Amino acid sequence: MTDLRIADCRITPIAFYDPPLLNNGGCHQPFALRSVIEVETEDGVIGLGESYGTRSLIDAVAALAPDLRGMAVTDLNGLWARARTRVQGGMPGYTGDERLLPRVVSAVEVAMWDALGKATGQRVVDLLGGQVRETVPFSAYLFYKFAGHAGQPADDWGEVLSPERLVDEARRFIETHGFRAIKLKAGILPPEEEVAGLEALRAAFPEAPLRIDPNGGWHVHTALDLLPRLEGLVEYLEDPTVGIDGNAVIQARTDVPLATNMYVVAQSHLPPNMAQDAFRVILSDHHYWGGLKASRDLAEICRIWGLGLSMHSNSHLGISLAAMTHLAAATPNLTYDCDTHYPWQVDEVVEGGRFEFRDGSLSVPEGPGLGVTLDRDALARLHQNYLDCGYTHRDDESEMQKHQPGWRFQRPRY
Ligand SMILES: O=C([O-])[C@@H](O)[C@@H](O)[C@H](O)[C@@H](O)C(=O)[O-]
Ligand SMILES: [Mg+2]
Repeated sequence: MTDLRIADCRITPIAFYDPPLLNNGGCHQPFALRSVIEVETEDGVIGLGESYGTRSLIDAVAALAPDLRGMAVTDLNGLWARARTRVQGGMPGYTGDERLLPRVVSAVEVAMWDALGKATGQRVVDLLGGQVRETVPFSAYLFYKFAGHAGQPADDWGEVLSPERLVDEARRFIETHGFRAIKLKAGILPPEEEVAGLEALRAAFPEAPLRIDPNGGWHVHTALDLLPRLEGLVEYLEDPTVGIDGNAVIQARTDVPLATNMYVVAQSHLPPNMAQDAFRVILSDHHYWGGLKASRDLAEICRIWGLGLSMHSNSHLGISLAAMTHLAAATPNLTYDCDTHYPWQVDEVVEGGRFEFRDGSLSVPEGPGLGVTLDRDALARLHQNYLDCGYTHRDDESEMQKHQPGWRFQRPRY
């Protein structure tokens, strides 16, 4: 009989190279921080998870780890109960951070699913309810960017700050990976220029579903002024302005669905969102919704209430990509192509090297669990990067100030 009890849980912070990508919050730092979680059963089966690399998350998972010993990897209720005690009660400073608890649960929960799958010879997609699509389509995630990090030479993408260069970036993404849909990270340049960028993408790729995401960087009146240009151009408009209230004003004036990964990020945000009809598409993200089970629950809520469902990403490596692919393959109403930052990354932490997209899509990894195993040499190297990089949380604003002294974070900006 397989022993599914947890013997040990470990979290290792890592850092991997990230290009100088721009968003409303500033510029990506030279290293993106992340963490690798290992849940080991009494039988020595190791389940993997990947999550954020911020200090608060790492400390909270490390503090929770001893409480998990002896708990079955199937006991998701037990995980939530233990995490609630540890994250909200036992650690001064974390109380009230409603976003930390589901993040901590997610980090461990994915590794529990992987351990269960590996211990019982089943794929996570099957444990989540069964595969409903052969392959999972992802979108080309375009960013404006500087040529290189401050004080460093240009990377091979070069500077992207104009519609022409944006089209070049998209072409490289599409030629290399075959993506169909295109998402533009906005909220950086004056909005008219960013919409001109979208129009250039439409001219170059007439069939591509387009999206734009200013991360709340526009005022309501700015978004309203731009609606006539956006209608008929985008499949959805992601977080144009701040908050449920502000976005509801915009949604009331257009048939273009508004989408969010910023203002509906927990189940408690769903009722006010429904009451105000602010966002009609939710970008799920298992890393902060409380894991794979909670993301399946979210999908059901969206189905019942007629909300669209897409998938959000942050800078990540292959364990997260595998988890996103299993989840997406098991979610019938996930009808939009998923976001991924993966093509911007060059490192990997799983054995066998980097994933390859075919026609913009991934097949569900073969093998039990998530279908990936840890490359321990890579883990050691990326952990050393973390120790050497000199930071323990993401700070896009300070990074931006190295390029543009005096730059200040502002939301909305335009
Ligand atoms: O990586 C970035 O700069 C993005 O802006 C990311 O932080 C967002 O969380 C995200 O991709 C989004 O869709 O808002
Ligand atoms: Mg977004």
